[in-house]
Amino acid sequence: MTEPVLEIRGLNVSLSGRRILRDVDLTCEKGELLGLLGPNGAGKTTMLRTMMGLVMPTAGSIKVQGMTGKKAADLIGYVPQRQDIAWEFPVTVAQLVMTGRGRRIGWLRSAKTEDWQAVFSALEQVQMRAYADRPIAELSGGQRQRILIARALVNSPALLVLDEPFTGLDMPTQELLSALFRQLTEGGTSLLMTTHDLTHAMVICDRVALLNRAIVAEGAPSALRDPQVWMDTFRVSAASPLLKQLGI
Ligand SMILES: Nc1ncnc2c1ncn2[C@@H]1O[C@H](COP(=O)(O)OP(=O)(O)OP(=O)(O)O)[C@@H](O)[C@H]1O
Repeated sequence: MTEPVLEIRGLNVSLSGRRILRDVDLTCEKGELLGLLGPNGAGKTTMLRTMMGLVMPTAGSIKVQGMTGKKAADLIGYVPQRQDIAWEFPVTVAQLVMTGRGRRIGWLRSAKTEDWQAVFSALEQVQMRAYADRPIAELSGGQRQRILIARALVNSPALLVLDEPFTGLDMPTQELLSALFRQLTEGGTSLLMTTHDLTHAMVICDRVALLNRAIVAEGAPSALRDPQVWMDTFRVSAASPLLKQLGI
């Protein structure tokens, strides 16, 4: 079998002396769409931040295409939650997407033709090329999500990591994004996304992992039919609407 694109082994993370992630093992294969599901405070964002090298683990390893540390983080395209961006900032769509080239451009040189080509090609991928010169403040929620994805795609990452990409988007926009995700996985990019939209995740993901500080269960959506694992992860009772919503 080929090596997974993402391989997390025995990951432990503590923040301010509190243990947040416990012995997490997780893999993502090439071209796979993996959903990371869990309740508020489960440690999903902490896990993504650790993958990006923003948080240091107390134990364990994270490999991306066999690389560790900064080299691993450089292979990841990170799409933060939309609320984490200052959308009133006076920059255009193309300028925002260019900030994704930051690491490659460095502080000492300005953007070259190849950088702009990467920006326009990423905008093309998310069908936002026509908006390149618009101020980011004028965009709708769905358009904002797409340009954040374009910004993460400018370095052709092996793994795209998305924090809550569907939150606050209407159904047609969610469908458009889902089609984009499928197009990316078919092109060989691996995707890891967190979401609170469980039914949607169960429809579009190839595999899901249920996290509550530790991995409670993982597998193909069709294999996760045991109500107990959902009750344990989300700390709900057997009568919870969550189980009904999932059709379990
Ligand atoms: N800098 C920090 N110092 C201490 N504790 C923190 C810090 N950041 C997050 N935490 C705690 O870590 C836990 C996990 O938070 P995290 O944001 O990773 O969860 P999450 O699964 O992404 O939640 P949500 O679904 O609400 O976004 C929470 O209990 C949170 O309070």
